[in-house]
Amino acid sequence: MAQGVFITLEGGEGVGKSTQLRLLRDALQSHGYEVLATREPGGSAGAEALRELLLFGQAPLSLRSEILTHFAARFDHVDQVIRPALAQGRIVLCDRFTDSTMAYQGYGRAEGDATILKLIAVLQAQLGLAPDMTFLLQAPRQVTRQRLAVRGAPTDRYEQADEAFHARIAAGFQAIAQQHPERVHCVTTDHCSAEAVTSRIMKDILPQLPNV
Ligand SMILES: Nc1ncnc2c1ncn2[C@@H]1O[C@H](COP(=O)(O)OP(=O)(O)O)[C@@H](O)[C@H]1O
Ligand SMILES: Cc1cn([C@H]2C[C@H](O)[C@@H](COP(=O)(O)OP(=O)(O)O)O2)c(=O)[nH]c1=O
Repeated sequence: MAQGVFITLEGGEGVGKSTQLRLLRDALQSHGYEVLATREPGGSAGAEALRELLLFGQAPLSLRSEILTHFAARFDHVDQVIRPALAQGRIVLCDRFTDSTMAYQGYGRAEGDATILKLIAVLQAQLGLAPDMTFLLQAPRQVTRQRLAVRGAPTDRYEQADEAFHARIAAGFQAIAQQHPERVHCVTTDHCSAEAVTSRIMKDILPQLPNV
């Protein structure tokens, strides 16, 4: 059986990643593909336990500990869920992956410190798995803030961070997109419906998939 296809959705909070995860899963299934939709941090039992610690734990983690904990969750998710699904030929759609660690911890918290970016790059290489395609969803911060206020989700450690942190994350994602133009597709999600965003993304995905 052919190896599956690994697709990630990236971007700041409220850009529409979880909405697109659901809509893309449904669209791909309607074309006859077997899809696994998953998310990070989390996606396996062990990684979901680490998600609670990362997002809602009371004790502040040092930067390197935070990075290693995101990767501890990610290794479990990759080993126990993503790699087996790809081996079965499924399309894996994942809400956030290593680019989020680069953007949030590398460019956000570490402000682009070269030693920290290197640490993340080394861990990333050790995973032995990179996305085939990444969709970087983008919308102005004032739009996403308004969406999050309407969504009313409980605010986690990162959503509570200050505006300068969120600006560094947005710039970090932009830098990642420029470094990997063959993998990262930038998609704006303001001024168009979620369904229109899905159609736009499907136009990029479908030509890359094997026939069913
Ligand atoms: N294209 C869009 N236009 C308007 N609102 C949207 C769009 N996509 C998502 N939303 C809404 O914005 C909010 C945040 O979307 P969500 O998918 O949860 O974002 P994320 O997973 O990136 O944090 C939700 O209330 C969702 O319904
Ligand atoms: C995967 C990952 C997520 N994060 C952060 C980004 C989000 O604020 C949070 C995940 O929260 P989540 O609620 O899943 O995302 P969103 O708010 O976009 O709907 O974890 C990192 O800081 N580093 C990482 O490597």
